[in-house]
Amino acid sequence: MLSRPTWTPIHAQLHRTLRQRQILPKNQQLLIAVSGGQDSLCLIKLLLDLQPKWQWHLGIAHCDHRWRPDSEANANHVEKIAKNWQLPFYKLSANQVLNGEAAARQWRYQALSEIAQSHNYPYIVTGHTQSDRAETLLYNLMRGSGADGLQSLTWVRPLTDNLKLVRPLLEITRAQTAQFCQDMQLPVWQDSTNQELKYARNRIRQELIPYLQQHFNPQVEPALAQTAELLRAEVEYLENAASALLQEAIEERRLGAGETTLCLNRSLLRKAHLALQRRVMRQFLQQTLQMAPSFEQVEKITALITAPNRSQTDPFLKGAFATVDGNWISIQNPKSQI
Ligand SMILES: Nc1ncnc2c1ncn2[C@@H]1O[C@H](COP(=O)(O)OP(=O)(O)OP(=O)(O)O)[C@@H](O)[C@H]1O
Repeated sequence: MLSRPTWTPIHAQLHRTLRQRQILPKNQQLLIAVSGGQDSLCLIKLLLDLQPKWQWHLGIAHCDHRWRPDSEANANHVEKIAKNWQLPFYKLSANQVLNGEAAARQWRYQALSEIAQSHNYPYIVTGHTQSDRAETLLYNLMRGSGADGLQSLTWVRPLTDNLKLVRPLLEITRAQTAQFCQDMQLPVWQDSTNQELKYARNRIRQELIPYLQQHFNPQVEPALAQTAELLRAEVEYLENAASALLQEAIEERRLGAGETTLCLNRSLLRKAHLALQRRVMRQFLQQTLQMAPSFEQVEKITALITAPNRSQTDPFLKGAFATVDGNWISIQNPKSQI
């Protein structure tokens, strides 16, 4: 199974991407998240082949969710691959049953971060492809996401101050990783849940994308990935602008008997565009109440920017609500969490 040294157009493409984007610097310790499927096997092979040029130190991590009868065999398969390629191997197994895809994903990122931090890997690398990016965009679009959700699968996502999640295959399609694995004779583990159409993501992959390719645009995957890429820069720009405006508009004010609270300056916010007002309000709620507000909650607090004096929102969390006092919006919090 040990690789023949080859240089294919995919090697060249990845090398070019890494040079342009500088997302996986030279000499670094990279922890590759490997499920055993075609994308992550393609990823290991490519990084191993590029390693002499980049001098990375590679390791492999596998998370056993224990929600499929064959999950232990899957983990053993990945361990064997790591051994054959003489790479350090780390495994974590879930110690409780994980309910559904979202819980499994959350546990997986937690587990990968633990492995990375305890073995000094500043980078976790995953095999997400352009196809995943297109599917994520469609999935979030149908759930009513704004630009933030549509651009969500990005090249780099900071997990902590000194740990980054990097997705270097975002310009390579799943069809390409499949062909690559076949050409290189890589031992792909067939995930028994991939065929299950009950999972929304699988239905997007197996039904919706092929339909769009056949009836609308054969290049729908790169087209959607391009939309995600455009939105990524726009979201970054807007988030930075909103954060600067929040800093300007926020003030600590005395509420009477010695107590102070964080308030927002309405006349300043009134001059901003609705797009920024919404983002400022979302950031404000995230910071003051440590919550991920819904669309409705953001709409309600945004309406306070122009609402009559003494207006207030419905409660957000544990009785906390936002209210207008003259030129100021503040959070009234009976449990004083802020
Ligand atoms: N069990 C696992 N152990 C280690 N890494 C994994 C595992 N499952 C997936 N990964 C990593 O995550 C990448 C994406 O996998 P997949 O598309 O199956 O997950 P997902 O749940 O859709 O992920 P996300 O929500 O992050 O998009 C894989 O290419 C691989 O790098």
